[in-house]
Amino acid sequence: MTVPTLYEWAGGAAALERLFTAFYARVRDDPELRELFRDMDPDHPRHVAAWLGGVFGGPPVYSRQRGGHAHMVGMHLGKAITERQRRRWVELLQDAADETGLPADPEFRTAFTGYVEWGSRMAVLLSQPGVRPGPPEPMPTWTWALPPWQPPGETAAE
Ligand code: HEM
Repeated sequence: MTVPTLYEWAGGAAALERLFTAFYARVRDDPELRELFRDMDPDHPRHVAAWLGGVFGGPPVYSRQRGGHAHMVGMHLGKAITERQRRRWVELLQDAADETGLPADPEFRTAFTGYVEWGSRMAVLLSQPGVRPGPPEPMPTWTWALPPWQPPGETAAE
């Protein structure tokens, strides 16, 4: 079996845009997060969907059209994100994943949650006072922690 990318498994660009549209609607109304996102660009959900699409093995839209890793880093600098805000951000994203019907199989959600945990902790570190942008880095890439489930008898080992 050819292993699909996380981007393909998630449902491509349309699914990721649905996810982040629902997510940032929740963020905008959330007492813990709304102040931090007060100046959010109306296209923010689309930009973050493009970011995640690239990280999950989809087309490199964010790196080609939105400044790639350096631009993402710059958007977090100086924001002083707290651990409490990070936790809330992660919780609302998980809620939005369920609401928009992102695949709920254990293998996909393990990979998805792993990235969200790592990325949100990176955002907190980058956002602390005095942190300056480091040397240019490529976009991160993320893949399955466990291969997608296959019916017994169809694995290479059989
Ligand atoms: C996996 C974790 C995360 C990813 C992938 C991510 C991704 C991004 C990206 C790509 C941008 C720039 C979008 C653009 O090009 O305009 C951005 C901006 C931003 N992020 Fe994150 N982020 C993450 C975690 C967080 C967390 C945990 C917080 C705070 C709780 C946060 C707060 C913000 C804010 C306030 C902006 C600027 C929004 C604006 O004013 O337009 N991010 N993020």
